[in-house]
Amino acid sequence: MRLRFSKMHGLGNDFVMIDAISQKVRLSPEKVRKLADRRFGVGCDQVLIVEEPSNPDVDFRYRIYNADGSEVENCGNGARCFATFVRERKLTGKSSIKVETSAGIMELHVTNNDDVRVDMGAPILTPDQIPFIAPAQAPCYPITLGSETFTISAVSMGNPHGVLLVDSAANAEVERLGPLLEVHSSFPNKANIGFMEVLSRSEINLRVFERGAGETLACGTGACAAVVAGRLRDLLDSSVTVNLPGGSLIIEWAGGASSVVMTGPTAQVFQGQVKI
Ligand SMILES: N[C@H](CCC[C@H](N)C(=O)O)C(=O)O
Repeated sequence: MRLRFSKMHGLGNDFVMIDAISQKVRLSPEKVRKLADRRFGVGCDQVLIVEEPSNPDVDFRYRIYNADGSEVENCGNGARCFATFVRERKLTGKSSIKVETSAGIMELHVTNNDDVRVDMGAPILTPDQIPFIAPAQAPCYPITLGSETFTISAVSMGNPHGVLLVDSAANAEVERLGPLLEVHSSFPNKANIGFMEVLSRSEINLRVFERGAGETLACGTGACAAVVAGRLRDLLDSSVTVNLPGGSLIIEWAGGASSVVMTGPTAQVFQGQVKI
């Protein structure tokens, strides 16, 4: 199968974006892994597919695959790149675009300075909906790894996240703890693991070990989950600058059932064709 694609990124979290409206796309998990491979394929953290919507009330369907071939519910940086992609390809002229993922419906707003503002919906905090195994909902939970015990927050932005508070994101033990917590038995569907350093009530440093992709230069849903976790622990105010290794996002959350809103840049690096 020969596929046209666009190589994009949101703060270095990179994507192979494929228009499945103008071309027939059938991707097995094996083909996704091959596409995402940085030696034998194009190379990316996630493969994103643009489809015709099944729901008449939305503009597009948006499928998300991690580099390991797993299909997942949400991708924040990918949503921003999606908005840029469909407008540049003239698949829509709208600046407010409704997209449907397996996690539900998101509204993407393209601002006039090329940043994209995404309504990421309300965070999900009920343990069995995250899913996270706990007797009751709490701002944070004890979690054990062998002889070590950590305090972790559990938040879903459609996809599951665990968030740890650390003194320094730069010195956090991401390589050691990320892979172990990603598959911890408390997260039945595995989880993206964020390492959050609080600089002030309006700024954090964050690194994320992503489910199915490893540590990425940025994670949109991870930034949202970290701000929610920080607010639940009364460490952050409602508008936060989240500094990730690849750059910064603005995350806003008024609390409760209100939406988390993410604003940040997107970039298209090149377009190409690949035989897969
Ligand atoms: N690895 C994530 C999906 C991509 C999330 C991230 N790239 C973002 O920008 O939100 C998961 O398995 O839930």
